Order: sequence, then structure tokens, then C-alpha cells
Amino acid sequence: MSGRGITRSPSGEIQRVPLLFTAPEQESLDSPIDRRSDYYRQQARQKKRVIQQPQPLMTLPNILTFFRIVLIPVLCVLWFQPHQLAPIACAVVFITAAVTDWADGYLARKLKITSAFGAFLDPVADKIMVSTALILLAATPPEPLSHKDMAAPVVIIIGREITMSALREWAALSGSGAHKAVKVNSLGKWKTALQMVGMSAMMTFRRAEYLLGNHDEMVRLIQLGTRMSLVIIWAGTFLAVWSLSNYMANVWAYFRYPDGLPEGHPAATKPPLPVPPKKTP
Ligand SMILES: O=P(O)(O)OC[C@H](O)CO
Repeated sequence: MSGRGITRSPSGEIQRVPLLFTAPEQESLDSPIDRRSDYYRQQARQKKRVIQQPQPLMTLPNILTFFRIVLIPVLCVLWFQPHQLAPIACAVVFITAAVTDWADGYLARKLKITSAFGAFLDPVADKIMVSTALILLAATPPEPLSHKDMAAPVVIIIGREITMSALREWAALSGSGAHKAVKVNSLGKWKTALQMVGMSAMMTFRRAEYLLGNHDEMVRLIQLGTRMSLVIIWAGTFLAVWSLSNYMANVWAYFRYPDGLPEGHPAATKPPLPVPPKKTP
């Protein structure tokens, strides 16, 4: 039996697929070539097949998240247009995306249509949106900022997002409950909100003298606004590092104490969840 590149024996066991240019006897868990694929194959053998319930995909919150992803190429195309209104159009596109970020979560909770797919897609869309906007701002920094001013927060935030995605993948692959330790928390939401506010403000001030006037006082105000926006982005950068260390601490605590934190542990501030009473038939 076979499907989507996976070959199964009649007994249901996943069969070994030989790697290109590698003799079967060379394949081993210690080989850097195939350590990953062997690991996944072993995991697949060990895991019981879970019956997956069909999940609704095109719910209103998910459509909003998809819309946010569609806005990314729109932002990229608009960014380099020479038209005087292009910078403010970019700001409008980015602010719209930021609003959908708030709206999709709100609607999912309000309409009680949260889904595992939405929980996966939402942070991914945020990461792509934030990283794209940061790269664009670093490529053409608004006056009076330089490339140097933008470089550090951009590198820290994008590095953090890559690490965070890898941490989630690793937690999910461990096959245990560790994925719960990396579920989006309020600190993660605040850091995204702060970054989006900082970037929205910076885009609004970018070349704003075209619309607001080119006299000295106005230019000074616009430049002050741009500097303040950078301060907000730095605050978002600080929260990004803080929330990452928080997620890492959660994962570490999970693997160190899989049965729950011991009494008196500094992180054991929350009371244990009440155990629901067993239903009697
Ligand atoms: O905690 P993160 O980095 O996965 O991000 C949180 C999301 O952006 C919240 O919408």
C-alpha cells in the first residue's frame, strides 16, 4: 500500500526508502545524512494512529489570517513605488494587517470557532508580516534613521522568530505534551502588538512631509515621531527576547518535571488545574 511517497507493508509498517547515493548499510542513526529521516520514521512506527477529526478551514478568522498573508506582497510592491502617496498607502496596508491580527483572534474566541489550523497559521502570518516590514524599513530607513539604527532590532527580532518556530517544531515533534508549553501566550501577543504599533507609526511618518508640508517645524516633528517609533520597536524587541526565554523556560520545565513542577518551585505559582470528576455510566 502506498500514498504520498510513503510506502507501507501489508502489516502497516512503514518501509525503509533508500536514500539517493547512499548504500543501505551506510544508513544509520549516527549518519548526518539521514539522522532526521530515520528519526521521523522511527517516531511514525512507534506512534499509534490518531483518528483526526475533519477541521473547518475557511472560517472567518482563518480567512482574515489568509488576507493578512495576501497583504504582504501588496506591501512589497507598494513600498518601492515613486508616487508621493505610496508611503501612506504602505502604512494603510500595514495597519490593516495589524487590525486583522487583533480581529481574527477576537472573532475566533467570540464565535467559538478556534481551530488547531488557526492556532498554527496566526503566529506564522504575524512572523512573515513583521519580518517583511522590518526588512523593508531596514532597506530604506526613514529619515533621520540610518541602516545602522535599524540593523540591531531587525536582526534580533527575525532571529527570535526563527528560533521560536524551531522551538515549536521541536516541541511538537517530541510527541509529548511539550507543545502545550509553547502555545502562544499573552507576552507573545504583547510583543507582536508593540512591534506592529512601532512599525505602523514609523511607516506613517515615512516621507510624511509630502502630505504635511516641508517646513522646518513640521520636518522636525516628523523626525521626532520616527525616532519615537524606533523606541517602540526596541520595546517590542525587548519583549520578543523576554517572551522567547519564557517559552524556553516552559519547555525546559516540561522536560525536567514532566509530572508537574515540584512544590516550592519558583515557577509553580499557579494552582494545579482541578481534575474533572469521572463520569459514571
Ligand atoms: O509568541 P509568538 O512569537 O509565537 O507570537 C505570538 C503571535 O504573534 C500572537 O498573535
